[in-house]
Amino acid sequence: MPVRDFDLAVIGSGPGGYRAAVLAALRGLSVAIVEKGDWGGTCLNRGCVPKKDWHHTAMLIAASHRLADRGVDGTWRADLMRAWRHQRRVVTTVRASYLDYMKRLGIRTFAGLGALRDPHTVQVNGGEIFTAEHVIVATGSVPFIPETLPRVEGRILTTDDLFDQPPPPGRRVAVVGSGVVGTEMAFILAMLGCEVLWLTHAEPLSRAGFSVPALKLLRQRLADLGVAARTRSRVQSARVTAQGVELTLPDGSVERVDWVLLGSGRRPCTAGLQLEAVGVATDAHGFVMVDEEQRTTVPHIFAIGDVANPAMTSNHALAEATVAVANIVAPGSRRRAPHAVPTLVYSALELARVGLNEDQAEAQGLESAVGFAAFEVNPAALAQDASEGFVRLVADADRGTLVGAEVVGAEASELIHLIARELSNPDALSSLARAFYNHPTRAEEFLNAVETLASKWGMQRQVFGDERDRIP
Ligand SMILES: Cc1cc2nc3c(=O)[nH]c(=O)nc-3n(C[C@H](O)[C@H](O)[C@H](O)COP(=O)(O)OP(=O)(O)OC[C@H]3O[C@@H](n4cnc5c(N)ncnc54)[C@H](O)[C@@H]3O)c2cc1C
Ligand SMILES: NC(=O)c1ccc[n+]([C@@H]2O[C@H](COP(=O)([O-])OP(=O)(O)OC[C@H]3O[C@@H](n4cnc5c(N)ncnc54)[C@H](O)[C@@H]3O)[C@@H](O)[C@H]2O)c1
Repeated sequence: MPVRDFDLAVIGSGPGGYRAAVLAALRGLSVAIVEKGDWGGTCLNRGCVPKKDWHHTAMLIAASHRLADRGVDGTWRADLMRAWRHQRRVVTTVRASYLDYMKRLGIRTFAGLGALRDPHTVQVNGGEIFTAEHVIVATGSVPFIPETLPRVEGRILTTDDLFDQPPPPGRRVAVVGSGVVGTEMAFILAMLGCEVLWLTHAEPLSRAGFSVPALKLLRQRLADLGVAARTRSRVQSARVTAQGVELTLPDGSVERVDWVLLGSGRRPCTAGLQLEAVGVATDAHGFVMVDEEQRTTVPHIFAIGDVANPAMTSNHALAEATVAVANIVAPGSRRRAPHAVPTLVYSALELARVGLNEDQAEAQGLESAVGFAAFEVNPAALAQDASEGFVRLVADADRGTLVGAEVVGAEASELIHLIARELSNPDALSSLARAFYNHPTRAEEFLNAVETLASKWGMQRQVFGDERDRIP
């Protein structure tokens, strides 16, 4: 067998590529990673991380509306430019720590466009060449730009543009799209002082798999804060003028805004990789096709993250990195499990879900039972003035297993982990019921939710177990 320069070459350094490189190095593999842009990919530089930074500020401002009742007076005003600088500092700090960690692990970094010269050879920027036993393609995605809304510097922006460059002047902003980007950024920009015109075709998040009560609650909280989607308002055309942008809507009306933020979807990024030439197949939508082990049609080449999964979340990219590296080290050892990966929306409320929702459970022929508990009278939530939201546990009543969960409200993004780690446990319900919880906390609602499975669905045995069996 020929001796190759590296055990593994990773192309792309977003959450998928970075995590794969680190995991492989920690297992003793020699690793090279290639990045054509900013180290850390979309997630770190212009996605999850800067968004999380702004979301925190937005939540503080939203919470400040309730401070007077607590005896705290005064008003807060956000400054988008200073908020922009704050997220840059966070991003730069994290990026430096990523690079430092890769260096300490002995991962070789190559800056430039990676292309596959043959199935084991990577070329960087048309120059330097190295070989690798395995390859992971983790090249992510790029924004989709509708024909009706072409990108115009300082006027019609993608989220990449917004986080890369200081925000344009002007407060009146159109946010386009009913997906996650639209739902998060309409709220965030409104709290950060913009006058937001949120233009969508459909109701926000109508395809994201959240329950009707979850979406209703989010809509209510957004409305309380003065944010509402204008549905059936897909932009028909845009005209950039000296003053801003004029948008024509389906009813013929024209809206004038200072600038536009696009949340119109993303597409897998395979440009320049030369996948076809080495036999790596893509599907009709351009995603790299992978099997249960994250292998492409060329078995030693793997693909992970946005380039291979239409779910397009960092959570999926990170999970798939784990699966790919496990299968490089021990072929066949791990299969992808997309339902076990939590998904989150960070808007006026946090929406989190993992596993199956009721419709998906029923489609799989399961007898779904729902354990529900609201934060309405939860002492911690009331003390935080954040009592909107709930916990819903979806169980299979026949087998007595936990198959999914939804958490809505403050800290949902943290709380969902308690469920995500239980999904593969056949005794998850009794595990949740027997655990001891800190009081007063929001997590206690898991206990209440699991107990409603016992009281309303007759699942006493699955929830409480047979206590006598446990007497030592
Ligand atoms: C505004 C926004 C907010 C988001 N918030 C969240 C969130 O809160 N939580 C969440 O889970 N997800 C979030 N996402 C989605 C998340 O950012 C992506 O799912 C994630 O970044 C995908 O990771 P990845 O590793 O597949 O690719 P990416 O992060 O896109 O990284 C791919 C990298 O590959 C590089 N590259 C591409 N081609 C080549 C090549 N030929 N050679 C060398 N390098 C190459 C690119 O420059 C890029 O750096 C958000 C997305 C956006 C746009
Ligand atoms: N918290 C998170 O996990 C998170 C946050 C942000 C983004 N993301 C990921 O990033 C990806 C991109 O998010 P997104 O919200 O941009 O995409 P999306 O695919 O969820 O939504 C795209 C939106 O654009 C609209 N649209 C499409 N074509 C249009 C056109 N011609 N004119 C006007 N509107 C049009 C669609 O109707 C839809 O509302 C998603 O896959 C998402 O999962 C994840």
